[in-house]
Amino acid sequence: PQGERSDGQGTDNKMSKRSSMKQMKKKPEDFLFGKVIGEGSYSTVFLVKEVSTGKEYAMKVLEKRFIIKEHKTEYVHREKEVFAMINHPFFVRMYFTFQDMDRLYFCLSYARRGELFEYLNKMGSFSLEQTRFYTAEIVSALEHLHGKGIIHRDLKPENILFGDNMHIQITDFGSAKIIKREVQNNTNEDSNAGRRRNSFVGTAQYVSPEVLTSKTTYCSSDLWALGCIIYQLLGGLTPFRGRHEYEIFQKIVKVDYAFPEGFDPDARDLVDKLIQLDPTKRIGCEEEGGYGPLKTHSFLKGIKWDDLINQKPPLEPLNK
Ligand SMILES: C[C@@H](Nc1nc2c(c3cc(-c4cn[nH]c4)ccc13)C(=O)N=C/C2=C\CC1CC1)C(C)(C)C
Repeated sequence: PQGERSDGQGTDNKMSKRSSMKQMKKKPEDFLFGKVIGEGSYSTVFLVKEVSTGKEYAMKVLEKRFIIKEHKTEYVHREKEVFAMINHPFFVRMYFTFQDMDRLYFCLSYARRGELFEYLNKMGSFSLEQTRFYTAEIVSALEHLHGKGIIHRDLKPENILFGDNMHIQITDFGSAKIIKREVQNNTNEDSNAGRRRNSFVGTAQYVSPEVLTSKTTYCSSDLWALGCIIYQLLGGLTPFRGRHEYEIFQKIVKVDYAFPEGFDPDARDLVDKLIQLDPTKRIGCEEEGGYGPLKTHSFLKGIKWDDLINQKPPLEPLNK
């Protein structure tokens, strides 16, 4: 019956009347669960196939008991909220969510061609053309995200995925932050007064100095990570390296990195302008005039920004 919902939530009827145009809530039995795609910190992501349509999805499954015990309900709500705010081809999409007695289920697009990280490992490094194209796609994605006041905070090649068409699909908003615009610009110290210290820190190689020292994050924390990724795409290695995390952190806070011989000069100039200690000095941040100066940088000359999704990517899928 229309009013009844399969997930045992006795939701009031006006919900079902108002959303009668929406699909009925799905349930786990509607899917065949396949391989584990990855483990998040409080969840497992499976490859699943919807029985009725044969469509493949990525299904993030969270144990309610564990989320509650670990006081992570706020993170779960935020991740769902961020996915609901994003509607852009360069991000993994959330199609629907449902729950049963013990678990929450997020049904998301399956990025069939896997991680950028895997391609980088297999190829060593990208060509200038490949680096330019995918830098443009990541810039376009970040422009959308930051325009919505969302910071990813853990951007790295492991969560930049490829769809069937070899365009990027950025994922993993478990550590994302939604900021109000006025707060983002406020750089004076007292804006942190009374602010809960963020316990979260990104992945060592890509984390920005301000996250390590003052625990505050800005949109430009993602721009620092972008600089590290461009360096890595062309150079094959991350700019800040070390056997242990503390060695890497020491280099980051001193911005202690060097370019390999023969590194493309335009790319080098762009990386230099992104890997800036002061988050208000990074090209693409609000204080530096926003995304205009970044999108017109010489390294990105010739990029046609308004129809990247329709262009043929300069990278063939790996036959796994
Ligand atoms: C970083 C992330 N890894 C991944 N997250 C997702 C994938 C995904 C796919 C492959 C893949 C595809 N083919 N071969 C490998 C490898 C890693 C993936 C996907 O297709 N769709 C949604 C995803 C995530 C949705 C988001 C709510 C978490 C972790 C490790 C956190 C699961």
